[in-house]
Amino acid sequence: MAANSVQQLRLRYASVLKNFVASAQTFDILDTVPPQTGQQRNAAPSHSLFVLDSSFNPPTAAHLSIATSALEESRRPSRLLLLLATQNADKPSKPAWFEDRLVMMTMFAQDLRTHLQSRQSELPDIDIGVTKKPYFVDKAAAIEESGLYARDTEQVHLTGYDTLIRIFNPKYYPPTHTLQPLEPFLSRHRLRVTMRPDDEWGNREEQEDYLRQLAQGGREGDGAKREWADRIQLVQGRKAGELPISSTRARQAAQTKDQLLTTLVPESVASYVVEQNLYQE
Ligand SMILES: Nc1ncnc2c1ncn2[C@@H]1O[C@H](COP(=O)(O)OP(=O)(O)OP(=O)(O)O)[C@@H](O)[C@H]1O
Ligand SMILES: NC(=O)c1ccc[n+]([C@@H]2O[C@H](COP(=O)(O)O)[C@@H](O)[C@H]2O)c1
Repeated sequence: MAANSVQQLRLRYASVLKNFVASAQTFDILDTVPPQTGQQRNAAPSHSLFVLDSSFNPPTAAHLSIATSALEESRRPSRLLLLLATQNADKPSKPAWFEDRLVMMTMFAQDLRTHLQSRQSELPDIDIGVTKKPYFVDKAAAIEESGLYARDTEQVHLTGYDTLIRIFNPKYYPPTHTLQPLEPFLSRHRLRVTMRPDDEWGNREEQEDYLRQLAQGGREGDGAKREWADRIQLVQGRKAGELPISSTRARQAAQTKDQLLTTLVPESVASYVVEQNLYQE
């Protein structure tokens, strides 16, 4: 993308984002790659809607492989929603500006389509969306209620294992602190969870065991249903010996001007981070 069109895009995102923040809306689509009208979006035939919710701070090679593998394995026509969460359940907001993240999401979407081009003939449309809702049950409801997608569209949320554990933590669901609020989400939608084996979250067997326990009724005491396990697919993530990837590591590499940045994030995102001097504080 030429430098002046990137700056124009950044300014446009800053302005639409300001309107979104000031509005009562809890979800909106700010852009689509390739560009299209709202009418085209509504007219889309029944498809899977993959949703990758993240702070995109910055988008990484892990996000790229999570989205690529879901789209490649899908047997139905699919669409991808990159969903920027302006409010996080646990973390305070950190740099970069949201408009920079939206620009990086757009570059990420273009990279993703280029990446898929060599493997599939029909490329998915990719929406760039925003939500004010930190919890998945509310994100899914906000997407449904927006009317921006055909009714009954099944959402498949792409998360990592660490996020699955937090979705199933009753502490997020006051006042009863049970898992019952997950029912509307998991009866209509799905989770595709990428394993994230490391010291904090356990190895592959422990992560598979977590889902097995749910399927055997091990969380019924918290109000979970065993059939929810059928709505959750666990997929292999980083293989042994491969570099662990996270946005935190990418921010650190940017700050220390470490070449590793180009391995941690897609090429266009790395160039943007360097050109805009992001993550220097
Ligand atoms: N390397 C990874 N393996 C598996 N899942 C991942 C990986 N990186 C991110 N995810 C998942 O992608 C989603 C969005 O990621 P998020 O923005 O939290 O990235 P992050 O790298 O964990 O961020 P940060 O380092 O800033 O905490 C989350 O559900 C997260 O679990
Ligand atoms: N119970 C939940 O639905 C729940 C719990 C913790 C985090 N989240 C969300 O998961 C996403 C990823 O979070 P992190 O960036 O903290 O990994 C964010 O949108 C965050 O708000 C949801």
